[in-house]
Amino acid sequence: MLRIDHLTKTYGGKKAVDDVSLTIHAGDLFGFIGHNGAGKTTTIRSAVGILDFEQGSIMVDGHSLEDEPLACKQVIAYLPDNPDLYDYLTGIQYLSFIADIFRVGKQEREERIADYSKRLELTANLGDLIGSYSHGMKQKLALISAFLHKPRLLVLDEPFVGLDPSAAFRLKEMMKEMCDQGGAIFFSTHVLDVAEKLCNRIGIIKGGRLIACGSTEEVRGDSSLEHAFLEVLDND
Ligand SMILES: Nc1ncnc2c1ncn2[C@@H]1O[C@H](COP(=O)(O)OP(=O)(O)OP(=O)(O)O)[C@@H](O)[C@H]1O
Repeated sequence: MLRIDHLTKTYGGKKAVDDVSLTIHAGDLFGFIGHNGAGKTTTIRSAVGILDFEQGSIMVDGHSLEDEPLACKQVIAYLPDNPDLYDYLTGIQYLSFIADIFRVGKQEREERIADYSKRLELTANLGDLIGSYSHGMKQKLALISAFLHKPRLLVLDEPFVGLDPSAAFRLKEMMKEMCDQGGAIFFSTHVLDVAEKLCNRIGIIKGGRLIACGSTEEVRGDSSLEHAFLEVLDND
């Protein structure tokens, strides 16, 4: 579903991502972990086609991101770490706008918006201006918009930040359901407990290099993911 081959991205001569290759298959829930500044966001933004890079290639669902960006973007939903929404739209206007862009039919959009808003407890606020939303409410709205067109590949940068415990629980359920139905998710997180429980595959990035990648069991070994993470970083 997503293939990153030898991705290298530099800022002012410094490598933010250094020769990273990884593949995410349909059904994978892939957690991407690493310290602050390790290169997670840079990798993610390159993978979804909003950041140019010097070397490497990205394939999404069999399409080259460079040659067929539209075909790739039709199957992707991307949630940035700090979603920039439109303060002067109401929540429902924003969701309708996203549904229009992705050509989601009337009945489907109504059903999905009702379902996801109920699960994330945002139904009562959909008529309010986004400018009046709290940080967590904006995060919930952005999440609903990401799931709205039933993407085949969901790319999320720190999706749990700002969510209350019940919304975090619901989001985990929604992520698992999507992967059970054959979708793929690539997400970054600093919450290692969540990554360990939720993901079937894990990648660890340090200083722009992918220093561990495999099934959660392989990366974790006999210890916890937290322990394995600290050990891998210390030993590299
Ligand atoms: N626009 C930019 N200009 C210059 N350097 C940048 C820019 N964006 C990121 N970097 C650098 O690239 C490196 C990787 O940053 P990136 O944001 O990908 O890290 P991250 O793993 O997502 O970190 P965090 O967990 O703190 O969000 C860092 O050294 C950072 O300073």
